[in-house]
Parts: sequence; structure tokens; C-alpha cells
Amino acid sequence: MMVRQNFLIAVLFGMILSGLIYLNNIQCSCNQQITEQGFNCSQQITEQGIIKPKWKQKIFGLRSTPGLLYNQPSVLVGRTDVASVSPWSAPIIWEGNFDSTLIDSIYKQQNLTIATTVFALGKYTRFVKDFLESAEQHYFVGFRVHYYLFTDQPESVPEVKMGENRGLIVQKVPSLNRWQDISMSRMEKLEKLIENELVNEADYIFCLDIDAKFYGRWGAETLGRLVGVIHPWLFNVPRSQFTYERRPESKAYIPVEEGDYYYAGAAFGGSLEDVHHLTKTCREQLQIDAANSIEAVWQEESHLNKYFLLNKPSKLLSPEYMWWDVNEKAAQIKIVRLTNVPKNYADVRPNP
Ligand SMILES: CC(=O)N[C@H]1[C@@H](OP(=O)(O)OP(=O)(O)OC[C@H]2O[C@@H](n3ccc(=O)[nH]c3=O)[C@H](O)[C@@H]2O)O[C@H](CO)[C@H](O)[C@@H]1O
Ligand SMILES: [Mn+2]
Repeated sequence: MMVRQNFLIAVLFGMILSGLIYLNNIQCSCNQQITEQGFNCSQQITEQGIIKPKWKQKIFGLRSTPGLLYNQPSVLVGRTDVASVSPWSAPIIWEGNFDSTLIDSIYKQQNLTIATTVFALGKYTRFVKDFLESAEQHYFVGFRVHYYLFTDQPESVPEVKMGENRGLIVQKVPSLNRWQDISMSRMEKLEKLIENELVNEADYIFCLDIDAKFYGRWGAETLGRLVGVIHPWLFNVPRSQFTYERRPESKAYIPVEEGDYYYAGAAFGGSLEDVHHLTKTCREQLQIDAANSIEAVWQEESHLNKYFLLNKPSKLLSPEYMWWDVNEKAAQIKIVRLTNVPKNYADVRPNP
């Protein structure tokens, strides 16, 4: 009896031990893949046993270059005229709170590709040249940038000289009659682009308005998981004055006593996975609204604001990154990086 009991305990012990060894092995092989080829454990096996690639995701530390000299960071001195952090601890990027030399030296080591999307339909093709030429001067200079331009007139796309490792991919899309539909349809196009073409192609994506021009640096300080830009018109007003959708019938509804910031629809970005989730969710909410015959007051911008209320951005860009007119000043804006190009709406839009 005693012998049998001992035997059973020994078998049990052996089973636990081999289980632990097995678990440890899985972890080891996974870690090895991370260092050798980025994050390869991210392959997903579905219920049917099909292996689906997940997002290209690399594990990097913020590695610094030995011997790099830069100003000593201060714990005590910083900008006091603006907030540099949100209540959920996301940084808010302003001129004066980052060191561009240090940031570039860290992110250049990561061999990144930044996908950047713009849409130019109808008369908005007139903005393409200035947008691209100014981006080549100021936007992720020295990094690999792939611009994706969606247009109904590929023949009108101007020749713009691109820097090394930078390129333009033009995709033809059907014309639409209402500017609101053009603006809103961007969410679905972006969702599909990320799904079908960008997985394993890019590390980050930024989605920008085309009626915009760069005047200052927009670089690696803007990289993050989920990135929103604070709208230039509404950065200094109480939340009750934000132009959120206020009708409860819309999926974009935000009550007057809620809301963090008012975000611009003209610029957002982040990792492919996060931006895919954002564009998919906004596309779904837009479709539900359309089925209920309601269009949010600022179309997809209203839905973006609802999304960011429920999915807080990990990084916020100050209105330096989407200013409303290069000739307009505000005490807090020390540099205009990207700005709206003033336009006569009646002149460029297909409908009021
Ligand atoms: C600064 C800012 O946050 N701007 C937003 C705001 O007004 P905007 O006045 O900036 O909207 P907009 O007329 O620039 O339209 C948005 C974008 O749609 C594209 N487009 C539009 C019309 C057209 O005929 N052809 C064309 O290609 C183009 O890429 C343009 O940049 O509200 C819009 C939705 O209501 C968008 O959320 C914009 O991003
Ligand atoms: Mn615009």
C-alpha cells in the first residue's frame, strides 16, 4: 500500500516537473524570436488552425548612442505656460519640451517606416504639390516615409522630388459628390489600406488633411501607440463649448459635462494596430449613424472625438501640429509646424 502511494506521488511530481520544463521552453523560444526577427510570436492561430499574420511589432528600448552630447534635462525647469501631460499621463508635445537631436538619434536606430495618408478628390488636388514639397522639407526628415495619396484624378498628381527612402504611392478612388462623404469615407479607406497593404510594410501611420502645409519640424517626437492632435480653434475653451456631437441619437454623442480635449480630424496616427482599430470603429459608427439617417455635426471628426474619449491617446500633439493659419499668432504657439491652408470653401468644395 505504502509503496503504491509513494509511486503515485513520484509520478505526480514528475508530471509537474515536466510541465514546468515545457512552459519554460515555450517562453525561451519566443524570447529568442523577439530578438532575432522582431516580434514573431505575434502569429495568431485561429479556431480553424489557419495561421494569420498579426501586426509587425518590434520590441525596442529607447536606445541612446554612446557619447551623444545634449543639454542636461531638468526636473525643475520646463514650460509653465502650457500643460505638458494629460490627466491620464500622456505627454502633450510642445516646442521646448523635447530635444530633437536626442529623439532622432534614438528613433533612427529603429529603422522605421512611417506610412502617411492623404486624400485629394475634386478640386483638392490643387493642395497636393505644396503639401508634399513642404513635407519633404520638414516631415520625418531622414526617415523612411511612404506617402499614400488617394485621388480621383491620378493624372493630375504633380511630380515632386522625394528624398532618399521616401516615395509616393497613388491610388485611384471614385469621385464623390458631397465633401462630407469624401471626408467621412476616409475612415473605411484607411481601415482597408492598413489591413490589406500596410501590415508588415510600415511601423507607424499618420493620416493627414491635404489642405495643409508644413512650416516646421514634425518628427519622431510624435511617434506613439495612439496619437491625437488638439484642434487649433478649441484648445483654450471650456469643454461645454467643444463642437462635439450633442444629439443622443448619434453614435458620436458626447454629453456637455464630458470630454477631455477637442481633437482635430485633420491629423491623427499611431501604430498600425491602434489606428486600424480606430478607423474600423469610426467606420462602423458612421455606418450605424447613416442607417439611422443621422450625420454627426463634424462628420468623422465627431466620431474621432468620441473614439478618443473612450480610447485615450497615448500621446497628444499640441496645436503646433495642426494650426489654423500660418499668419495667425497665439502666445503659446512658439512654432507653427503644420497648418491649414486658408481656402475659399465655395471655390474648392463640390457642395455647401
Ligand atoms: C482642421 C481640421 O480638423 N479639419 C477637419 C474639418 O474641416 P476642414 O475644413 O479641414 O475639411 P476639408 O474641407 O479640408 O475636408 C477634409 C479632407 O477631405 C478631403 N477632401 C474634402 C473635400 C473635397 O472636395 N475633396 C477632398 O479631397 C481632403 O483630404 C481634405 O483635406 O472637419 C472635417 C470633417 O467635417 C475633417 O474632419 C477635417 O479634417
Ligand atoms: Mn482640411
